[in-house]
Amino acid sequence: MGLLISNLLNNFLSKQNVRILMVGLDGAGKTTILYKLKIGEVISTIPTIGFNVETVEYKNICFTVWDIGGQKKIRNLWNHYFPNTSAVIFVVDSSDTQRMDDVKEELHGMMSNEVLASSVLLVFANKQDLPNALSCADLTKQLELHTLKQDWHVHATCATTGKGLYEGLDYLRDMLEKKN
Ligand SMILES: Nc1nc2c(ncn2[C@@H]2O[C@H](COP(=O)(O)OP(=O)(O)OP(=O)(O)O)[C@@H](O)[C@H]2O)c(=O)[nH]1
Ligand SMILES: [Mg+2]
Repeated sequence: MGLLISNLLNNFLSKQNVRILMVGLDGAGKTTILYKLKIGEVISTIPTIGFNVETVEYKNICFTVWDIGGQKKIRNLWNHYFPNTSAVIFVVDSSDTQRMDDVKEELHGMMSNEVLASSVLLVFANKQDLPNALSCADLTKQLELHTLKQDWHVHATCATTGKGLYEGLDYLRDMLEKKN
C-alpha cells in the first residue's frame, strides 16, 4: 500500500521530459533565447559552432533544449540531432527580410524529413524590437507555414527582453498535449 501511494505520488510529481531542437539561421537569436530561459539574463554570445544544451523547467515540464549553430556551412549537421525530437523551435530574425527565402528553404527542407513527421513546430518571430521586423502574419505568409504537415504556431519574441518566450512555450505545451 505504501509502495502504491509512493508510486502514485512519484507519477504525480514527476516532470514530463521533452526534447526540443532549436534551430534557425546564424544570428537569429537561438543562444540568446536559450540562456535567457535558463538563467534569465542576456549573455554576450559568439556564433555557435556545434551546439549548446540546457534543461529548462517550466510548468512541470523539463525541456531539454538543444541549440544548434546556424551558419550555412554547418546546417547540414542539423539532421544528426533530429531523432527523438518532440518539438522544433525555429528561430527567425524577423528583421532580416533579405534572407527570408533562405529561412523558408531551411525550414521546409527540415520539416519534410520523415524523422520529424510527428514533431510539433514553434516558430519564434524574434527581434520584434527592431524597426523593420516582419509581423507574425507576414512571416506566416512568407514562410508558407500553412503548407506544413505538422502542427505549428508562430509567436512574436524579443530575446533580449524575454518578451514572448514563455508564452511561446505555453503554446508548445498545448500542441504537445493535444498529440498525447
Ligand atoms: N535587437 C535584438 N537583438 C537580438 C535579439 N535576440 C538576439 N539578438 C542579438 O543577435 C545576435 C546574435 O544572437 P545569437 O543568440 O548569438 O544568435 P544564434 O542564433 O545563436 O546564432 P548562431 O549561433 O550563429 O547560429 C546577438 O548580438 C544578440 O544579442 C532580439 O530579440 N533583438
Ligand atoms: Mg548560437
